[in-house]
Amino acid sequence: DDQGEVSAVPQLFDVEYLAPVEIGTPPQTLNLNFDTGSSDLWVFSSETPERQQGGQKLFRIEDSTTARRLDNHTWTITYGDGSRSAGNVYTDTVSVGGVTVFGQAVESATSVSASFTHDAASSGLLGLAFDSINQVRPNKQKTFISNALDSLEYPVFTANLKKAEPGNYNFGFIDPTEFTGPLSFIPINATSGFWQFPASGFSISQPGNASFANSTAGMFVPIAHTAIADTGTTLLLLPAALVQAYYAQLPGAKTSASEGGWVFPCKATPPDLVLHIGTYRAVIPGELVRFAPVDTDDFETATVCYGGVQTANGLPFAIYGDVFFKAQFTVFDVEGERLGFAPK
Ligand SMILES: CN(C)c1ccc(C(=O)NN)cc1
Repeated sequence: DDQGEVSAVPQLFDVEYLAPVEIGTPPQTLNLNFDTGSSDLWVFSSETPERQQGGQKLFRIEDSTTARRLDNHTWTITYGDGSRSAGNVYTDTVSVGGVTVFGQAVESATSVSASFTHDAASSGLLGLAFDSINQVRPNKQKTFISNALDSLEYPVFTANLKKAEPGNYNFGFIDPTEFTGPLSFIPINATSGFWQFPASGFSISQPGNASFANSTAGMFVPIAHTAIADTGTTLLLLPAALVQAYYAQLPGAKTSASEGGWVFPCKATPPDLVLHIGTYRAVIPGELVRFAPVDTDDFETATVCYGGVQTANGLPFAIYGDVFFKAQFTVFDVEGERLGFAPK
């Protein structure tokens, strides 16, 4: 009964988290973006055109004695931000934190869009959403977690991301030292292929300040929305009405066309955002909302900061990305089709 743990290392300004994955024989270790918002394991490889490479470590297919071409299969994927990749399919041995899958579909990129080329640290993605949205054709392939499930002690994996320091993903077990208080479980709707769940709205809590009925400080604002849990998205993307009501409580907050979203004075301390998910109250500390400096390279000198909460413009659902997972320990219960949350 297997279990494994891998470190999740934040890239600059926590824009993404990379974890080591061993592929092939002898094992080649590549740092991949673990992505609960997609279901393809794809890598920069010896088949990726040099002009589309940006310094990434490559999976050298010809160096793996256990790599087998999956004949007449290809893949192509477009992510929510419009970035794309596509290529050929192999099967090979893949290990994550000591959990090994034989015959895992490893998707080799023969084409990637600019945003992947310019992401030098990431050698690809490891999808952790449901098999139904895998993009290999003519026959869909299974994700690493789907293939590993029967060998795991418990059919779960957990995300424990942190601000500006390594966190971790665990496979097959729940580590009680990684969170405080009881876990709160909610059912997810997997028919979309995502880790999708309903949220009922938000309230604001100013630690220490009494919450006054006539302001939204402390009052519940019922803006119900459907959300997906997506470790491959950097920020917390919420309905525009909710985002407006939240930033209305932050003096100087405004939308900036040039910065492409909500910004506010770095000297301001954003209020904590409390997201209501069933009976669970997910507290997002204001310091996580102060996401990145805009006018300089560090928080100490910057005057304008970019918000970790932005609008999920035009998307059919809200996206609870890494800003959420920095505040909440999360259990992805694959068999139970549930998500478990706890403070940490
Ligand atoms: C361009 N890159 C690195 C991306 C990585 C992940 C995603 C995504 O939507 N994951 N759910 C988009 C883009």
